[in-house]
Amino acid sequence: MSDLLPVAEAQARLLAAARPLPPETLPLAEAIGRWAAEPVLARRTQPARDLSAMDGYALRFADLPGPVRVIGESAAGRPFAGLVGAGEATRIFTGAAMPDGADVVMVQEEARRDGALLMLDGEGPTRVGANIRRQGLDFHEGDTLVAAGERLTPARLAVAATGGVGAVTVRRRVRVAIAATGDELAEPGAAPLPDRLPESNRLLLRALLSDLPVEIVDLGILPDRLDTLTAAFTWVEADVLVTTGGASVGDHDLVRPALIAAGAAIDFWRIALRPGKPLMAGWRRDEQRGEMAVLGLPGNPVSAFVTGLLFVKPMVARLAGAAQPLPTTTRAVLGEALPPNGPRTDYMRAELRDGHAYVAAIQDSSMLRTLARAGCLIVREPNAPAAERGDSAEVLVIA
Ligand SMILES: Nc1nc2c(c(=O)[nH]1)N[C@H]1C(S)=C(S)[C@@H](COP(=O)(O)OP(=O)(O)OC[C@H]3O[C@@H](n4cnc5c(N)ncnc54)[C@H](O)[C@@H]3O)O[C@H]1N2
Ligand code: MOO
Repeated sequence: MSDLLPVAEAQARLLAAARPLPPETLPLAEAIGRWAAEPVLARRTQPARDLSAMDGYALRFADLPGPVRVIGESAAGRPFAGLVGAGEATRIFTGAAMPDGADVVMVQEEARRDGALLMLDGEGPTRVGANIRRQGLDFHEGDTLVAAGERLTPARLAVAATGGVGAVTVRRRVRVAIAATGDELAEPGAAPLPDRLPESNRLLLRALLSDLPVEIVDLGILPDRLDTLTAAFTWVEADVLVTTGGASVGDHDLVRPALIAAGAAIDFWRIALRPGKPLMAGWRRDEQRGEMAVLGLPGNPVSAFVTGLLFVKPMVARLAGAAQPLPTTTRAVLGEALPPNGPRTDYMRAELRDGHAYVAAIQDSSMLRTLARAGCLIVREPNAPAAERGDSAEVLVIA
């Protein structure tokens, strides 16, 4: 068992061999959730000039507390054309350009106005420059707003738009083919039969990938037959092929021989992970059709979920151009003690309440209800010693 490939090594090996897909340039609104393939550079300075941060009056600090004379108005998009001289002010609104000559904004709540005459009526601004957003406060033309390999999150799309950028270069959508295998499986929703199990892994994986830029090819439920599996794996055209089931060592576990018969080279099979040990990974490389990554997930639904999180999602994200495709963990306090861990990295289903993680009593990898209730997976390193209630633990938040 100790010669099983460690999880981090398996991930690194797979991701190192994955090359991001070809680029395409898209309008910002179509690039939501993609990864930038090139740095996104500001084409303008923000703010382009000094602006008021408040509604009030623009004047000279030295003239406070007044009285001063209001000689015009500066509104957002409609600047005041003249100069604010000594003893003068303009009405000004949030986002409007500061008129030349003025060096402070007095908020209107602290002003008293009588016709054209204006007086301070309150504490007032305490320094030159108060309530002014300086030119370039946010960024300057030429600044990198999004680095290559960073995801185009809502905030990054918004900053790109503010930077005067209309389109970004990203990687094309990842085509992911998903197949379930197993003679016992029935289409979900079909009338229950005694020896048939409703198939759930394709839905699970589709949902896991739903926040990534994918195009799903559903290969359906394939029977435990070498010829059928081989044909499906030979003809499928995708960037990633994900199978579930048939990955272990039983007589009906035919995914590996079928992949090999279909021309795929298996890079590794079986890793030091629980659940998910029988994971297999490789590539089908083809002169005409290019490269297809192959991930053979174990059939047990929780094993498929964990390997989906740790391998399928990162692989898809890497092909989509992510510089950091691996899931990030955080820490929680153990709500109860844990026994020492065995030789595989363990991902234990646990409920999260008040920052404490309460591990599920039975961790059998077939049990979806405990997965459905779990808010996190407690990550336990190989051979970790027993842990006490109150200890800090690494967790992967899943809900
Ligand atoms: N002698 C050994 N037996 C097993 C080993 C081993 O090392 N030696 N490993 C075990 C581990 S760990 C796992 S995990 C399973 C995984 O095996 P397979 O990938 O071959 O999965 P199957 O046998 O096809 O299915 C396992 C289980 O999951 C159900 N299943 C499969 N596909 C689906 C699906 N799409 N939707 C819902 N449920 C599914 C299937 O009916 C089985 O009950 O092997 C152990 N055995
Ligand atoms: O690795 Mo299996 O996935 O432990 O049940």
